[in-house]
Amino acid sequence: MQLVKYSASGNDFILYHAFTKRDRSQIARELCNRHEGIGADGLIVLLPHNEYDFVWDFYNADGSEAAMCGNGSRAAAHYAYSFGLAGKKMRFLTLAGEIEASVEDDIVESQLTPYKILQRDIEEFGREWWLIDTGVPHLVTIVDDLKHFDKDVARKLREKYNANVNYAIIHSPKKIGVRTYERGVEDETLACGTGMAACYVKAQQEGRVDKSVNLYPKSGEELAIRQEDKNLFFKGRVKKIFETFKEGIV
Ligand SMILES: N[C@@H](CCC[C@H](N)C(=O)O)C(=O)O
Repeated sequence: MQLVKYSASGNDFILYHAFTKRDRSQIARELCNRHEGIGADGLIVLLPHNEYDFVWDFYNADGSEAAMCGNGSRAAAHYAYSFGLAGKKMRFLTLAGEIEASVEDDIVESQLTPYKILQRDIEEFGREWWLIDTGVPHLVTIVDDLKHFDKDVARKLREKYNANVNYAIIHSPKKIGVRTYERGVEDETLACGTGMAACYVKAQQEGRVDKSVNLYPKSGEELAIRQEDKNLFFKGRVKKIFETFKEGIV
């Protein structure tokens, strides 16, 4: 099987396309392993669909399936365009719903699924958190210094709420910094798209940022987010790292 490794803002993925749906959780664990595999935060398999350009199966590094991945959606769109599976503008299906994406060279914009604020005013570890679904669930707290990111606290909250955990700093009405502990990777990642989107939603709802904002994850790679009605549009660079052939992958 021809495999492609992508980085989308530092969130890294292995992608390939196949023709039949099957449980690929074991393949995800093997390929995403950073010591004995290629190493990645997730595996994305693109499959044909009658009504959409494609449907994807998304697996976290631990083999768990996730309904959505913001950075992964941008990598998948770039992959689909590169392999002729879709045009520059495309629609594809995830477990969270339909995603629209457009590709312009290495810049990809995805329209994420409509967000839902599941719970406000959660008090945990002396902080106020919101639980927001941007395709997958995210806890968000706003801090005055990203050094407050605490991996042990994040791990405990990830278990308790079965959610990803984000710390955000609002540098200005146009600039948010984010650090994310990701479910299914069970560690901090260099970026998480739906996590950054959830941080933007909380900051927006509190009237602290503009409609269009630049986001900076741990990798430092800039992303742009904007809102039209309840729709979030998320844009940034993706990098194709390498392609390889591996036997035994179905
Ligand atoms: N990194 C992704 C989110 C991937 C899914 C997440 N780990 C989960 O299990 O909820 C993103 O860019 O949004």
